[in-house]
Amino acid sequence: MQRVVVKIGSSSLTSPEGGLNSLSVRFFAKEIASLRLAGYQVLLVTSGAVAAGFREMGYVERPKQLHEKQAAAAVGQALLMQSYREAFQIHNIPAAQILLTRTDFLHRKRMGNASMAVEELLKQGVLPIVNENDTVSVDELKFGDNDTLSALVANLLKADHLIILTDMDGLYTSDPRIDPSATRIECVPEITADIYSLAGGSGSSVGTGGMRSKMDAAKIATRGGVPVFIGQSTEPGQLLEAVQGRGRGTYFETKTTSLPMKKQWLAFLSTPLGTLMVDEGAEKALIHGGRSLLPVGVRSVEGHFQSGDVVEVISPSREILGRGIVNYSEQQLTEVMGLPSQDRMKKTEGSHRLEVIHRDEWISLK
Ligand SMILES: Nc1ncnc2c1ncn2[C@@H]1O[C@H](COP(=O)(O)OP(=O)(O)O)[C@@H](O)[C@H]1O
Ligand SMILES: N[C@@H](CCC(=O)OP(=O)(O)O)C(=O)O
Repeated sequence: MQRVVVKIGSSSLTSPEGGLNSLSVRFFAKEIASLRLAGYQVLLVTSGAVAAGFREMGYVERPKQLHEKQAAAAVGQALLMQSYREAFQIHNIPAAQILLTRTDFLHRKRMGNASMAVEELLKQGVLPIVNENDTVSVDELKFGDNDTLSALVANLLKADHLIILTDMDGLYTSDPRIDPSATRIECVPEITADIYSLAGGSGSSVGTGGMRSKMDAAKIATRGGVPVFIGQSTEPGQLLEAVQGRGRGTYFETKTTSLPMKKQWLAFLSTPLGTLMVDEGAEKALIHGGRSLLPVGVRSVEGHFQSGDVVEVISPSREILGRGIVNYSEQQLTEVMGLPSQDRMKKTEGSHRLEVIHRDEWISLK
């Protein structure tokens, strides 16, 4: 059975003045019910807690301060779930609430627990409805928008499709709200820097990440082996069409199969504490040769790190090549960088692993 993660943004569920649009919630519930009837297993990632709750809190617009957003989400999340539960009940679909934070993804055990619970819900035919736990999340550790969250959930649960629904029918050559001559891009085989640069911020007063955060999400998911659709579903049947490759939006292809959890953490959740600039030979070895990084290929070192920390690796043209777990402290590496392996052995008396970054602890981000 194919597994689909559907993400619905605030802009599709709420009105600009705040408050839930229960007709929209009912519409999406029907769309999801049709998807399930067509034989797909569905998980829903939904935004809208802050937008649904701020008016009841007495705010005239979507709040900007953290404590106000936390409070609005506490009110709005209950309204959101109530509305979904009522809407799914019409189709006899039981729904469950799952609230996650970015920190949860940093702990393998917590992630294991969450995915076991989700698997059980799916097995029993319950629809998991995921949102960020906004009331306990602090700004520095927040997803903020739910695009990234939906991509990580899709990767974690090895989904076959990630469908990001928004108020725009796909990625355009520039923000169509600003540029009426913008045209839609139907298919993106690879998210290059040029494609990324087309995406702008949010055009609505309730959404947060805009197309840029959707592009980040598409990068994460496609890198993890999950193909992505970004677009609209406003007419009955369009969600199913989106999953079947006939949707109104943009498709992002993937060339890889699923990425192990450790590499996902390294690529998308870890915080690099330093930067290593490598030479062209090392760049080739890392990107095309699938090899480890050796001291001889390191040109310069920045940051403060110890052995075991995560560092970012950049090319001579300052392009980010990837991330890895480094086997040297910044001080040790400064002493041995540029040295051929034999000289390096003499210098550290063989007390070290030779590789600066072992290929098993490396993820390419190119
Ligand atoms: N290149 C682009 N193509 C399409 N939309 C874009 C582009 N750049 C920016 N946007 C904006 O992104 C918005 C969708 O993101 P957002 O407001 O965060 O919605 P959501 O709440 O669904 O996540 C669109 O309404 C649009 O104004
Ligand atoms: N977790 C937040 C998501 C905030 C948000 O606006 O996200 P999005 O609409 O996906 O850009 C909420 O439920 O309000």
